[in-house]
Amino acid sequence: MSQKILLTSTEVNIILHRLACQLIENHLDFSNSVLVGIQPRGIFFANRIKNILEQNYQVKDVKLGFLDITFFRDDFRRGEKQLEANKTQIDFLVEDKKVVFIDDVLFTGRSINAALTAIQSFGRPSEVELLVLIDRRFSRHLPIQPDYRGRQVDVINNEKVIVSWNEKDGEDAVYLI
Ligand SMILES: O=P(O)(O)OC[C@H]1O[C@H](OP(=O)(O)OP(=O)(O)O)[C@H](O)[C@@H]1O
Ligand SMILES: O=c1cc[nH]c(=O)[nH]1
Repeated sequence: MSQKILLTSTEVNIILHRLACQLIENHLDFSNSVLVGIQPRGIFFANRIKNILEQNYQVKDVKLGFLDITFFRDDFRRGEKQLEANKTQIDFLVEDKKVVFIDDVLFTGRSINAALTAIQSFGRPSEVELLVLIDRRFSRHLPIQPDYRGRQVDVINNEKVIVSWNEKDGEDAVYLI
């Protein structure tokens, strides 16, 4: 299987810092904002963003939760693939908060659609934004767009974008396979 590198570790690092700065522009001290990483792969990304906000930009105590969307997917009952649920861990209410969903790739938009349904169990956010590392252009099935994106890429349908995180996969990189 051939693979092409879309982003190196250095490029991923630069983008993470830029995205953190863009978040600060809109959310200031995060006193009314929370981050929610979408399981399974958005959690590594969300952890990184939280760490950068706190360690590099002195934002204090950024609230971060993890949201599993497995049972909220619109293909849940279709039995097309084996579903494996992950943990939802949100130790705060999102009522009247600005929620920032964080995921590695935005493709059809169906995962984020499921996340919008799933988050309702935790209250009514005042606003929901979306931050993704990779935005696959021209591939949406739903009217969902990111508010913050690392890189927009044109990818043909039988190709897949794979995001590797150092803590899980041994390196930070983005590949096209
Ligand atoms: O916009 P979408 O089409 O929903 O795709 C985006 C989702 O795909 C990936 O997850 P995963 O590989 O778990 O999901 P997939 O099997 O749907 O590709 C990725 O981590 C996003 O969550
Ligand atoms: O290219 C893609 C499409 C959906 N999900 C991914 O992780 N990569």
